Amino acid sequence: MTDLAQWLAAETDTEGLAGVITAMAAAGAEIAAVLRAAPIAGQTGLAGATNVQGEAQKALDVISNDIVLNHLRANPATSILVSEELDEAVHLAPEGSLMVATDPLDGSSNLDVNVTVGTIFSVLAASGGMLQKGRAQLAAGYIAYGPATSLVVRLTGRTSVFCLDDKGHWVQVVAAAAVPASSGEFAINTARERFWDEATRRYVAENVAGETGPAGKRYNMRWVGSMVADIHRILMRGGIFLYPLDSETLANGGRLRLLYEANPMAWLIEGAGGLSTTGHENILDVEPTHIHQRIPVILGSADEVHRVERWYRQG
Ligand SMILES: O=P(O)(O)OC[C@H]1O[C@](O)(COP(=O)(O)O)[C@@H](O)[C@@H]1O
Ligand SMILES: [Mg+2]
Ligand SMILES: [Mg+2]
Repeated sequence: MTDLAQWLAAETDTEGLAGVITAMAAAGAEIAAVLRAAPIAGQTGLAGATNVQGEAQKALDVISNDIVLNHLRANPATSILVSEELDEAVHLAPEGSLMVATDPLDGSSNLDVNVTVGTIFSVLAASGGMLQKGRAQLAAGYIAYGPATSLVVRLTGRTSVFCLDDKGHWVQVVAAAAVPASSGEFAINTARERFWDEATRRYVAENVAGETGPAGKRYNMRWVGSMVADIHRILMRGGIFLYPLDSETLANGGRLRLLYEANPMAWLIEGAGGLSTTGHENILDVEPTHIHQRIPVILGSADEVHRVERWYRQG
């Protein structure tokens, strides 16, 4: 069985890059252990909560951020860290050549109900500055904390899936994930329908119409509310995820963040044969203007993404 170290040795001869991914995997294993015990430690609530001993608790978003920061701090290749939990970028090893952007805990509103959450990361050359297109990523990945702890990672080749065993080793379970081109599942928060644009309305209406509608087949809708969990399902069996620009998120440019949510997920989905778009252009071609920039996100099975894009082209 291939483990993470063997896979990294075959994928890259850049020691720093392998080191950063190893550090993120170690951070993920540590966060998984914290999450497993979090309800007992009273850590699933908001910052400012207390545990059963009456001690002040830090929210798991902050704890996860600290864990990622500590692992990257111990890694000589990381010179810059951008995190959802930190207003400003943190400068780490001055000699390091890599930048990491992370959402240390994605889907944290699902923590109190014991539903899958995750850690997302993107790796770029620090020399390119903090605002680089997703296309420039050297690697991206996420860790999904579900019934199993999964690490999904891609350098520039194919997207691969690892599983954390009971000895703390990452064992490869899928060498090259493949998102089927067509699918009968879509994921969108339908409670936001009144804010949707025309393209989103039309695409979803076609799906809901099922086999007698223009799509000519039956669809199912799934929405976990943790991007990592929704994308993991799509990576493993196909489907489409939509968090489009809508009238409520218009002023902010969207809901999800470009550097540490949209770009790494688009990179992973593309490495498995899927596609991503804002509705108007490939997410990976968007020039960032701010480290915490938000962006519309539509990604998954190619045929589905093409059908949404067609509605956007028709205005
Ligand atoms: O509340 P909504 O509209 O269902 O949005 C859910 C989305 O928001 C997020 O929770 C945002 O991520 P964070 O939890 O990291 O802030 C995504 O994981 C998820 O896809
Ligand atoms: Mg998130
Ligand atoms: Mg988060």
